[in-house]
Amino acid sequence: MSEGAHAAARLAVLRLVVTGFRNYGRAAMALDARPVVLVGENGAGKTNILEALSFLTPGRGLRGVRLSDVSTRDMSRDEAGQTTQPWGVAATVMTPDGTVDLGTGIGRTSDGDKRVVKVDGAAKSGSGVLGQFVRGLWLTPQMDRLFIEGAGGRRRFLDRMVLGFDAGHSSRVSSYEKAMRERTRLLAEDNWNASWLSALEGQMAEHGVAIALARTHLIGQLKAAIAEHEGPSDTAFPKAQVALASGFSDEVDARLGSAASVDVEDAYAARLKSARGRDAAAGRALEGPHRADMLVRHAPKNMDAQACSTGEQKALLIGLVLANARLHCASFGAPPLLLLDEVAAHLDARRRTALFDELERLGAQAWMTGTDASLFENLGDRAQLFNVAHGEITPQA
Ligand SMILES: Nc1ncnc2c1ncn2[C@@H]1O[C@H](COP(=O)(O)OP(=O)(O)OP(=O)(O)O)[C@@H](O)[C@H]1O
Repeated sequence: MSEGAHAAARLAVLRLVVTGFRNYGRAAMALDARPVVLVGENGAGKTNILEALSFLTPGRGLRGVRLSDVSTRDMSRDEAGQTTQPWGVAATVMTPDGTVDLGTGIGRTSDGDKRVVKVDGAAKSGSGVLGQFVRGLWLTPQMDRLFIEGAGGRRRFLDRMVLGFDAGHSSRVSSYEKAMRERTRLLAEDNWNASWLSALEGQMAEHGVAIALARTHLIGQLKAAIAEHEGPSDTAFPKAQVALASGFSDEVDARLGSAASVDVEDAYAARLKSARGRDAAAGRALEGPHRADMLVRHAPKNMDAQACSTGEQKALLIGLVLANARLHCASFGAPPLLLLDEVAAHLDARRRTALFDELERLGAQAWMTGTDASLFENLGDRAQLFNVAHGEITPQA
């Protein structure tokens, strides 16, 4: 990494090249640190660019797909069963510590087609290292029903927020789920292997309590970030009241708030043991962090988010993302990249202005998409605008 000429604490993509990625053969963009607006017709490839950027962070991107799914395919042919084609996303990124060249994708190696990750040209194993350089938050139209649909989506939303500050969280969640699945499988057998069950319940207790503590910590920080914020955007994006339903019984839940984690782990492991019969009958564990929910209320109206209007729900969601972005600023000295797909279309003029002002205040490089350039008029030269058509990107003069 080289020391950047830009002293401002920013996180921004300065160059982006995508190859063999969805509807892009090859596309390149030269950028500065301002927000980016991508305008084009439906199906032009705007969201695909946000997805490409999301692969600069650890994990499987904003659509959460298999890596082979994003390889460019000839959509007129049924290519089922064909081998994965290589694809790549390369970027020069300004970070508070200097600029860095990052690359990721599927590459041809002697071991076959594999995910490749490169930092300043050096190959790295696993995508986790990308998190040291790029942090991203995204909002997609698919998240519009977050408050209405099941708790699973809200748990994933919460866990992604936790992951932004605590890289170990995803392995905790997968270790917990693996132990839980194995316990459920054992409970379905006629003769229970009690010592194996106890070992699995010990693992569930260890990881489950760590998951709950990490979530509680994040919710506490988010609450503080929301409470402390006084800004012009407050009426546009009303303050949310956030809380966590932990998924544990009252007894374990109460201990989570106070006692040492070993004590809570013991209490949860004991409850799992005594619930074996009940869980076996149900075919699943009835208590634990896999049942947690993130509860959100519209604070000024004192109303559950679920009962709010569509626009109010969107405003609450944006308010949460902005509060999370402020937390990133406080922790890392710079805001994350914000990938806001079709965000302007859902907002009235007052809220659009408030959003653009807030992005400017944060100093965030937000990537926004829309079918209509007039939605972004208020931004003027505070943003850089690109036209997207048929997998080609051209800067607007
Ligand atoms: N693996 C792939 N290979 C080739 N093309 C793909 C692949 N996956 C998706 N596409 C194409 O990409 C286009 C969708 O791009 P994208 O979702 O970025 O559109 P968009 O500009 O965001 O549109 P909208 O305004 O409707 O949201 C579609 O035409 C789709 O057929």
